[in-house]
Amino acid sequence: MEEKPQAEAEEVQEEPEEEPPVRETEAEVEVHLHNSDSPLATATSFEDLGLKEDILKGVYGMKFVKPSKIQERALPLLLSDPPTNMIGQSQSGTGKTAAFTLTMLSRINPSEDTPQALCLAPARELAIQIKEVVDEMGRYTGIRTYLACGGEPVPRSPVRDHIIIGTPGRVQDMMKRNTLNTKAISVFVLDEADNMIDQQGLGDQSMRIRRMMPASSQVILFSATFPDEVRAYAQRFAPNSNMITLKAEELSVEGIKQFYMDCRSKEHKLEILTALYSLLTIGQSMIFCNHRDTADEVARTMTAQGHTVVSLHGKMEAAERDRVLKDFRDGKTKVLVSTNVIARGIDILQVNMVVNMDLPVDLHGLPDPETYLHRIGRTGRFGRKGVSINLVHDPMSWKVMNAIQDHFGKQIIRVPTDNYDEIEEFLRRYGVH
Ligand SMILES: Nc1ncnc2c1ncn2[C@@H]1O[C@H](COP(=O)(O)OP(=O)(O)OP(=O)(O)O)[C@@H](O)[C@H]1O
Repeated sequence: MEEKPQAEAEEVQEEPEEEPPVRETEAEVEVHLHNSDSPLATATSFEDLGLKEDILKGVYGMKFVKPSKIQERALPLLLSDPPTNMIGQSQSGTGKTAAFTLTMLSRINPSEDTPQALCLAPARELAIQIKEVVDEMGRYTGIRTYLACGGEPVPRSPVRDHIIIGTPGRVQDMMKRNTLNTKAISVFVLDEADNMIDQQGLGDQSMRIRRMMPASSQVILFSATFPDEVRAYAQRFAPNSNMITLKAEELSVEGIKQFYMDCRSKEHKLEILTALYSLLTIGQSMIFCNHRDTADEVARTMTAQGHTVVSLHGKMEAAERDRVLKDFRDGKTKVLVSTNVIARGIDILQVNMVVNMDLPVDLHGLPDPETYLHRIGRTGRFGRKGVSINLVHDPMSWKVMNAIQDHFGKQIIRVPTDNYDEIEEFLRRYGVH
């Protein structure tokens, strides 16, 4: 029986930075748009979507050429008046952030110095990333953003920035202290919405914040996953929504090849990880564990072998978390070991391998296909190639993997554990080596 995920509270490993930064290669950034069924292929242009000039300038400044399918489908619905709520689903890495960002930017009046849009995310790292996207896309608009997360300075007076991006704890706190005035909020976005409204998790907090939104505000829920049990609740949270949804079988991203390796024991899994690391010459990889202790052990063992590996957990100090993720984004570290804290939303294009050291389970120890999909979705972003490798070693991990495979109807292919040449060949074939 798997243990419940524990609270996380340990120091991150300090790493000697003896290895050169890794860069994306041409092969990795090649985007596959040939297939018109692809969630990235569209016939529309950003101009067709009726975006304002200053916003378009920001979009093109980010080198976006055409909208992705979710952007093409969702934006006309999101931008039409009177505003209508939206429940939007599309595969990981297909541009949901831009869809809700463009909506927020379009609905702000920059000459009014008061919050007019609120965006919530489940983790600090994701809130920071969203803020960076909004700032970049909105750089010609005069719209200001504010980060409302634990670890940031507590505001003493009401915030006057236009878009608030944060996590539920701090946002609720600011509402209580009257430093976040919600009267003029016209757009309320929940990114990773199934996670945000989940009654076992952040649901209560999100609902309390929801109640503070003006009745006229537009509620936007986005995620790659909306499991059946939260769909009905999502419709109550965002009533009369336009809905863009997908079936479980449509959720797997083409560019992510899924594998498993049949390991003998936990120790063998660690050995395999180290071997994979040595074979990984291009790009970066993320290793997911279910427990903080395992993440620590993995980082410790690999560090002791001279590899540049860092770990990130939910209970680390904010500044430390920021530093670890920044170093990874900048390519100063090649492998990031983590728990589910960064399983969702994090967008680092050069990640081309995700390893599930443990198969994801929920709080009851049952297979968690949604978390699996989000974890492997850290690679294969916007048409890039990536591989995910599941390390299975006992009947429980087998059971969990098979349940996940059945859920998505997508085969997970076996890779030998005893033949490194063959593993290398696999990785090469899928653009990782
Ligand atoms: N129209 C576009 N043209 C080119 N690149 C784009 C476009 N839209 C988004 N991207 C890029 O695609 C990547 C993935 O986008 P984003 O992070 O919004 O995915 P997502 O759908 O929110 O994924 P997840 O479900 O994992 O959160 C980002 O690097 C983003 O800059």
